[in-house]
Amino acid sequence: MPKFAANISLLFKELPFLDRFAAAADHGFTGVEALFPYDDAVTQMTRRLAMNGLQMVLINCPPPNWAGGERGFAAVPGLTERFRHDFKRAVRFAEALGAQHMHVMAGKASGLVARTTFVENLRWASAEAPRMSLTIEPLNGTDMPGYFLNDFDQAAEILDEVKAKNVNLQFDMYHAQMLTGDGMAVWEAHGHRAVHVQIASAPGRRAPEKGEVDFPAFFAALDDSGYKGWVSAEYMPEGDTRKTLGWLDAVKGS
Ligand SMILES: O=C(O)[C@@H](O)C(=O)CO
Ligand SMILES: [Mg+2]
Repeated sequence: MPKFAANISLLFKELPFLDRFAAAADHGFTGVEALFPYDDAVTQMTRRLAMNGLQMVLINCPPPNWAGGERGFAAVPGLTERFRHDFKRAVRFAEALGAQHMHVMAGKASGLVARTTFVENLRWASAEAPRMSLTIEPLNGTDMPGYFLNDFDQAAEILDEVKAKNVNLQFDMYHAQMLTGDGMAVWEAHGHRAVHVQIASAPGRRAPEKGEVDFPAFFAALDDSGYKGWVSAEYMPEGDTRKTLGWLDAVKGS
């Protein structure tokens, strides 16, 4: 059985942010991740992690100055200085939280210059933070129009070119299914590159129990593949999160 984390930017939103740590632990998660937790004090968060025996699994880079901002800059030509500045601050933040991974967001861009910019920035980031596990995540264009990294084959080529041990794939089954209509096939092709996995039903981005993906089969495939990383629930609960966790009880009970 995979180890499950809760994305507390999306789950338990009915609670104040700092109370979501305890809610995640109370409902069977052993890790949490957050998209952009930069508005809360690190000491408050580390306290909640310790109090609830939780691992901080992942945060996204950038911001700090996220509010209203773009989804990253790593592939945006002309914004390399901005990316590097934000990256350094984000690494300090991630390290203070004990985050296992940091997702380096590409941003909105296209074309060859963007690709070169992304590769160069990832190589730089890998050397700048050699102890931090960095991820890149293809996002589907319906949810994230114009986002540079929007294809798993493209991500694989980029990872091969960056060729850094600490830069790997973040595999979100929701995006894989939305992009291709066959997320399982994408996992079979690219799962060996994944150091972090996220789940949600597709379409709809709800709890992983309805929709097109057979999640029990996917969890079995994760186990069979020897995947040892986290599986993070990154979905938009319909109403009270606690009422959407039947899928987790089912996995734990099986
Ligand atoms: O799937 C997603 O949207 C996230 O994992 C993310 O990092 C982009 O906001
Ligand atoms: Mg995701």
